[in-house]
Amino acid sequence: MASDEHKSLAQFVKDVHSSLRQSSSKIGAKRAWSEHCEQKDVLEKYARCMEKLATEHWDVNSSKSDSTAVSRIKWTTDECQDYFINKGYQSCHEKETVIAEKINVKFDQKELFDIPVRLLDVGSCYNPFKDYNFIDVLAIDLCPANSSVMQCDFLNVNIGKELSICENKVVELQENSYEVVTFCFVLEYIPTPELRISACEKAYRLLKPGGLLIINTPDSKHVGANCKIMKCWRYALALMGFSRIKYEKFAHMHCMTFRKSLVKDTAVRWATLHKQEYMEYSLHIPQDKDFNSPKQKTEDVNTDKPS
Ligand SMILES: C[S@@+](CC[C@H](N)C(=O)[O-])C[C@H]1O[C@@H](n2cnc3c(N)ncnc32)[C@H](O)[C@@H]1O
Repeated sequence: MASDEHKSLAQFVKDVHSSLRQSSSKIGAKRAWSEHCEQKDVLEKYARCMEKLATEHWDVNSSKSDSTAVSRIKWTTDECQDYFINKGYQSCHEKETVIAEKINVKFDQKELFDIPVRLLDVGSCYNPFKDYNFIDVLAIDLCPANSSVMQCDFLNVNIGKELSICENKVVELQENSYEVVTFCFVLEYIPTPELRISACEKAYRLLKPGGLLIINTPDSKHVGANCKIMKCWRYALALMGFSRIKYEKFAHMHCMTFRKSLVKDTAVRWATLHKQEYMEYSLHIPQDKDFNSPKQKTEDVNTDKPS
């Protein structure tokens, strides 16, 4: 059972997301986002609430011996360990080679990774990945909760040849330079499907070939409830050049790992083969007002996790 404090922190977080979505539909996403970024008091309160919620409630709940709750941070780091340290990328490479042969594409690209792996934690808040020695994290957030996180609006940051940080603010992120980009409970903060697509396209540019985009998104409904949305995500990300290599639904979240294919066409092939009428190049979440999947209408989800 969630405590009163747990519920009120989660409610504040959900209210911020929901009011941003509402103002985006009223005044347009661009203006709503820039006005939101000016609300320093709201952003700072959000950072404090989020850190408390994550460290004093979720982490404590998931560490109890009888708990079925899964930690989004542990799930993500386990994925990195399997793929980079235990060389899971080799079997992905082999599968990609088979697909490339089927579509008559020749490639000689290889995965060239560094250990510790460079992980860009987008929307980090308080830097939950800082204690893993096989990970070299760059934690960024609109409003950092502490000084180990760099200030950065990922939707508007420049991507170029070099990483440039000035007085704890990111000026430019370096393209093609990360083994991992994580969106850990971040995409539902971003108010429109178009801006979510743009965030994933940026992640694509920042990743090395074969690198991982790891997405965790909250949802307390059963696995079937929003499965069409998740299939649409897979479709949209495949068109971008990402192959989904892992998907798990837990009681309160979806966890997904996408690999930036060495050759974009091998990922696009999945989208071409699996296209359904309801799929489009878009990243909806159930809470989007205009979202109406063919056979289901979805409402706000999650009573105890941010939406
Ligand atoms: C629900 S919190 C998740 C925090 C952390 N990733 C976790 O899992 O505990 C979402 C975070 O994303 C950040 N965020 C949202 N949009 C962002 C953007 N465009 N650039 C950087 N950070 C962003 C927010 O400031 C907030 O700290």
